[in-house]
Amino acid sequence: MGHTSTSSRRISPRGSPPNLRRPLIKNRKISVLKEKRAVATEEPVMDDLLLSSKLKRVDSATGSVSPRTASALPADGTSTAPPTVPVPPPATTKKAPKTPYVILPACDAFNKFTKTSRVAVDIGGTLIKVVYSSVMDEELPEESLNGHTQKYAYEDGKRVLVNFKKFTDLDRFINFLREVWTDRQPGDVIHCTGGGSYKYSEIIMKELGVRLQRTDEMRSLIFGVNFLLSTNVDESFTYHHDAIGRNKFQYRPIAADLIYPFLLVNIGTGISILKVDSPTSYERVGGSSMGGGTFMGLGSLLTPAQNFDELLDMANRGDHRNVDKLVCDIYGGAYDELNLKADLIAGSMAKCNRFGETPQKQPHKPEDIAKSLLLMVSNNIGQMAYLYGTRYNLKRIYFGGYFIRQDPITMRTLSFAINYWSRGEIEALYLKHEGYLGAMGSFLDEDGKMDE
Ligand SMILES: Nc1ncnc2c1ncn2[C@@H]1O[C@H](COP(=O)(O)OP(=O)(O)OP(=O)(O)O)[C@@H](O)[C@H]1O
Ligand SMILES: CC(C)(CO)[C@@H](O)C(=O)NCCC(=O)O
Repeated sequence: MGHTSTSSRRISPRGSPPNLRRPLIKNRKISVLKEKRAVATEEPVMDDLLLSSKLKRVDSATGSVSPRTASALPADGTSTAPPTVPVPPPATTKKAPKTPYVILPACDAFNKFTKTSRVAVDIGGTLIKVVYSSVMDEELPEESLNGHTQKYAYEDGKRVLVNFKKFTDLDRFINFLREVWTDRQPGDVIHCTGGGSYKYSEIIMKELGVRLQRTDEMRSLIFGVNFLLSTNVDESFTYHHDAIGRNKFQYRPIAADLIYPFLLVNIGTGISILKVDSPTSYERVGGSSMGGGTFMGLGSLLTPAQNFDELLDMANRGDHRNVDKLVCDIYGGAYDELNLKADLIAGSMAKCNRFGETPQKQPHKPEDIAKSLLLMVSNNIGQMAYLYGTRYNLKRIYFGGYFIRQDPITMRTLSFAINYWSRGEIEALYLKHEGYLGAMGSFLDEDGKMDE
């Protein structure tokens, strides 16, 4: 088990997130980011299946089942074929963008967001996540609105979109904004969160000629998850490994007044665990250093993988039983008295021990090591999440952070741990915009602290 900490510093959030339930505003005038198609070479952010298929919906509060009526992606002629290399949308487009986006709800609180370009960034220990606005100047197809046509309809037919993009490199991020944020004026504000919003504040302000408005990282996470759960009907979902095809995923819509309380486990470089009672009442009840950074760091030491995607791909091809010691390796079968099954991992990577053996021993396959590593990290997070969920008597645990990547092994392991230990009492839920909670929250925050 990695180091875990249980800091219980009470966070006193300033102000509230925008009220998402305000009436429609009509005839807004919109100025938006100019964006070139050529700048995008990022991989898809969301799972192909989630984007393109008609998944079952199970209401999180009532458990009632309803069929999926609309695709999560707009029907722009390509919506059933997931993009392999998504291109960010131009500032004003007649087609729906292929990158994941959310349509900004029409409400008073968001009115000002639509008058000028709005940009927010979450600079974490590993990745830089950007959320920015753009506009569709034509009606979006009705089926793309998840049955919420009224809510999003503007009189002039325009829709303001919130777009999502990530970077691994600060220079690329700055260059991207230089290119696309063409209407920016000296004194404009970039909304920021994450450790890098402190560490790189001077560079960002100097290079982009903007002021920086900072939102606390935890506050951003909560604002972000609150917005996504309350406005994006099919934001959260459960994962069912033993089901077939699209049945592996089930959307879990939840009424806005039933969202709280819940546990948020944000798995980035490290892990933050938050008990959330309302958008303005939350507490970081724990954390762990054994997160996404651990998987990537150890993976790069122990395998030839060159990046996260290669490592994850290796893990998906590997067989951990070649490197992990299972209960059956120790007992010769199950340990029935403790109800420990024969194939349960007794010791992660315990078969890699070479002390006292000849150096010529067959080396372990990197795929098997990667799989063992992913299971080790995910199992640990799953058990920790369960323990915090139980401690605070919470029935729903949302997992966020870029580590998850809607990976089947990761989600299976987390869901299994939660389900197994809680005997089905607690539910593990995932989020389509898992890696963007912080950036989304910072995008929404009106009360961030100005740094000039
Ligand atoms: N393309 C990628 N490149 C690097 N890491 C990735 C990638 N895709 C997923 N990851 C995983 O996501 C993790 C980073 O997640 P995230 O962006 O949510 O955290 P962060 O904000 O960088 O870190 P922290 O919140 O701890 O400061 C990495 O440690 C890695 O495990
Ligand atoms: C330090 C942060 C909050 C930065 O995002 C994150 O990496 C984290 O929660 N790390 C775990 C630290 C702990 O052990 O509590």
